[in-house]
Amino acid sequence: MSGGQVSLDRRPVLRGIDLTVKPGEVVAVLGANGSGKSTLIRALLGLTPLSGGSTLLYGAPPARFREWWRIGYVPQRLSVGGGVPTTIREVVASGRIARQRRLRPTSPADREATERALETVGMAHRAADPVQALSGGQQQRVLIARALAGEPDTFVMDEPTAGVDAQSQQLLADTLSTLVDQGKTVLLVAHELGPLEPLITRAVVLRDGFVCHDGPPPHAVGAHALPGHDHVHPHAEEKPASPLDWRPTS
Ligand SMILES: Nc1ncnc2c1ncn2[C@@H]1O[C@H](COP(=O)(O)OP(=O)(O)OP(=O)(O)O)[C@@H](O)[C@H]1O
Repeated sequence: MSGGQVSLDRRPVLRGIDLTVKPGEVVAVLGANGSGKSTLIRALLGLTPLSGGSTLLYGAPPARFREWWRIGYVPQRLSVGGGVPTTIREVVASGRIARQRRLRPTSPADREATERALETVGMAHRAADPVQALSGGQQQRVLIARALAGEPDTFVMDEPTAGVDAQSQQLLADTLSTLVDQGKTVLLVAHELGPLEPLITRAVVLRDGFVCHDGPPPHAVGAHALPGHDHVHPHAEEKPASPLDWRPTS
């Protein structure tokens, strides 16, 4: 076994993962409860330390990665600390931080990107409201808007459809479809793909910390498995750095 490994509480949770996400891919990480999906994406981003293997972000190990604006991470839930009320606009505007120079005031570009992101997720009219009282679907929209505001190249989303109403799921699908058309890269964890299904170009299925399928999404196996269906990247010869690259060290 070689590849990325993670142990939590001395228990192996990921047992050897070799995974490279290429620019423009829309990858769904699928698998049963506890199969290691969230741990995988957290480890890919360097948020959970590896006990074996290594992970690269646009060619750099997480500790040396400086271009965090290139990655928009959408966690499962908004964690709102303490009793200080935070407005929806403030949370969305925080998505610009990785793009801002230290101690520089907010620029018109920051404000425009924030407002655009609020519009995209249909929360502009609520922008001044506190985030504390939002439903699951509304929280998800705010988190997606925060990632959109940063105008990243790659979106990494942890269960963006879980516990979210059908309307918010459709909005997410429409938003992702626009991003995909712009050539953005997407890696998302899902239990059920729902309206996202047609957008997915590749499925990585985990079972007990192993990858048991890596290829066309399950529904498309027939068509995509045909010879001649190979995806050819127009700039393949340029070998662009992969957004998320998990290679074993040995
Ligand atoms: N902080 C932690 N400490 C110890 N064990 C953990 C920790 N976080 C997760 N685990 C365990 O690691 C395994 C994988 O968890 P993970 O959350 O990555 O799975 P998942 O596939 O995302 O599951 P779900 O679909 O339920 O979110 C589970 O058995 C879980 O109990």
